[in-house]
Amino acid sequence: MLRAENVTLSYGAEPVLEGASLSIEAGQFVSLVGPSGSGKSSLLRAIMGLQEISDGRIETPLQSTDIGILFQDDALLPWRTAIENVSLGLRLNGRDRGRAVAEAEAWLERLGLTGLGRRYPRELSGGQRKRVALAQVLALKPRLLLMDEPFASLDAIVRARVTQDVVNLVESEGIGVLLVTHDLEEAIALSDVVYLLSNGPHAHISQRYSVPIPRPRNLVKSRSHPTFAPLYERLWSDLSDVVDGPRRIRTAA
Ligand SMILES: Nc1ncnc2c1ncn2[C@@H]1O[C@H](COP(=O)(O)OP(=O)(O)OP(=O)(O)O)[C@@H](O)[C@H]1O
Repeated sequence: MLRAENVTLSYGAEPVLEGASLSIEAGQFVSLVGPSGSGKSSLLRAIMGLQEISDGRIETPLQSTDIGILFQDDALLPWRTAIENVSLGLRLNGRDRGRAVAEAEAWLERLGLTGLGRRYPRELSGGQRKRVALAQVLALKPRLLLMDEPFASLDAIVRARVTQDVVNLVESEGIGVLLVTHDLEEAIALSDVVYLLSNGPHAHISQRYSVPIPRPRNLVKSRSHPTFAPLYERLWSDLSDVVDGPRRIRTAA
């Protein structure tokens, strides 16, 4: 569905990220974690086509209309209601008004927003706005979803619920996902594959982890799967190593 090969990315003379390769298959949830400044968002922007790469290639058979994007700041238009925000993209895709509104309503309902469609974004909570933004993206039936910390501003409970909604939809629709996150627990609970970036500049992909937790996933129960804790410890230790350098183990003289 998407393959990035040996991608090097620079803003000045020195590469931020060097020789990064990753792939996403249909229905696969992939997360990208790493230290601050290692180039996670830059790589995601390059995959979105918003950032030039200086070497390597990014290949996908998908059209740009098959790719949905969710950033931390939602892209809702403040002067349009929730239904209008969701139906706008559908209308631009050629649906007539009645059908666009009906589909928008169905998506809002599916994401637990029944009865809130006539509200403006300012009349919704942070979690409700995120759900509208999610409905806006999912209504366009993306085959690949690219997300950069989209739920970081939400409190823990709302975040867990919205994230579970995304997982349910990804599992039922077979959408591929690439998520940039700082949250290692979230990365493991959600993903089939987690990539760890090393420290920048000249960051590279230092590890690729497969997460063997079966699907469908319940994000709370996933945390008690026997593979969760060992994988979390390994990821945490590898992340500490790339931030601090490998720890020296002292042995008694
Ligand atoms: N538009 C830009 N111009 C110049 N340098 C930039 C630009 N955007 C990002 N950078 C630099 O590139 C490096 C990688 O930034 P990026 O935002 O991709 O990292 P990140 O891993 O997503 O960081 P964080 O986890 O802190 O969000 C950083 O050193 C950053 O300062």
